Amino acid sequence: MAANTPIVRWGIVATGKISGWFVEDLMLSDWPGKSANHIIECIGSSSLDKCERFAQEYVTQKPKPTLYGSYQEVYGDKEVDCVYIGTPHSFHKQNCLDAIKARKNVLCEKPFTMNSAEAEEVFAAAKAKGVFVMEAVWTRFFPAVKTLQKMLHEEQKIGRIIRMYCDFGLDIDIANLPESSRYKDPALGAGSLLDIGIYSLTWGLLTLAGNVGDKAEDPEVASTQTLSDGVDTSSSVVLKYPSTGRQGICTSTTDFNSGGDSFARIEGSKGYIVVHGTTAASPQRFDFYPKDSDAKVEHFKFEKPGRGFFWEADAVAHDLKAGRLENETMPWAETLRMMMIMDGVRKRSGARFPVDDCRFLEK
Ligand SMILES: NC(=O)C1=CN([C@@H]2O[C@H](COP(=O)(O)OP(=O)(O)OC[C@H]3O[C@@H](n4cnc5c(N)ncnc54)[C@H](OP(=O)(O)O)[C@@H]3O)[C@@H](O)[C@H]2O)C=CC1
Ligand SMILES: O=C1OC[C@@H](O)[C@H](O)[C@H]1O
Repeated sequence: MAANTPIVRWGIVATGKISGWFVEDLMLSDWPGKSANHIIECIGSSSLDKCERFAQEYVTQKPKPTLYGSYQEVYGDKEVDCVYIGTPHSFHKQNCLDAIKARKNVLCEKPFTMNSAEAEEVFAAAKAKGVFVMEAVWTRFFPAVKTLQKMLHEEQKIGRIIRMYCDFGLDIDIANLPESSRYKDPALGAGSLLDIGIYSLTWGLLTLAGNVGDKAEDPEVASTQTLSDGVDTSSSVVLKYPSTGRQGICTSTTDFNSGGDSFARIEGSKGYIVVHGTTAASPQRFDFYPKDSDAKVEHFKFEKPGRGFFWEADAVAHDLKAGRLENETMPWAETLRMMMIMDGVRKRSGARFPVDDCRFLEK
């Protein structure tokens, strides 16, 4: 790796499942396209004991990180370049604001916040303090996704894009989970849409049009949700792009494991592409089926050691080195657009945590 390779010293906030996955990936010595180095500088948890167990399980680097029994100590650690937030959704806003107040850069798990109003508050604070903030939508950084976007929107591999669908289904057995589970407790942001529907929607926005954020065309949105005690267990969202007529159906459920291997299909005038992976969060390969049935099916495979969180981490490293406040793959306006679409879906169905205003509601 080049001598000027960026290096990020991370402060990890919370020691749950996703923090473990993130840290485990950064402990790998190499991955395809690796372009940055990462150090776990410190870890903060609600309990020092929990923090120690977490470090023992996931951190293999030497020297070992500093361990804290609070999040605030992570924000205050002068050695930390960027804070990674892995708490349940409903804490993201406050965790981000606390980190930003301490002038820390932030990579915050998806969904960025509970709604777009909260996201706007965080971005305003980041702008005021001049710090970098990004929603950790790791899927967008996979080489498989980057390659697919180029094929669809630059090379026009499938010709004129016509339709897409994407599904993400997990069988979470919510009824048998403790009341305190983030999948069950509305106060922790429970619900299929914010947890996994966000990925299906991501695939819709990425495959039906070429740009993100302010540069992207907004789709018209229709949707429905099935609620259980005010928590959405299934969501179906239909997207339609006014200028091209392209349509997408983006579904998600916490009531059924879609399993299988393929989760998305994008159709065009010259053929279609089927995307494969264990879930819509983690694409592994895709196949191109040309319209001409005599032509060969083309297979595109991508090597992925670990889970694939290192690619978003590398992107953050380059942004920090360049002094950018936003990432071009997941700019603030794209997080807001996604949050606003999800605001509208939840408002239409009356899911908990409704929102008052949404530009995607009347369309
Ligand atoms: N990108 C991805 O693929 C994934 C992203 N996620 C996202 O990460 C976030 C966390 O999910 P996940 O790791 O599965 O959640 P977990 O329940 O496994 O962990 C959450 C952690 O947050 C901390 N926490 C602080 N307050 C609370 C509270 N009141 N109740 C529960 N936990 C609390 C705890 O850490 P401590 O005690 O150490 O402070 C806890 O271990 C979610 O927003 C989710 O959407 C989740 C899974 C995959
Ligand atoms: O982001 C996620 O992807 C994987 C799922 O298991 C998890 O519930 C979700 O938060």
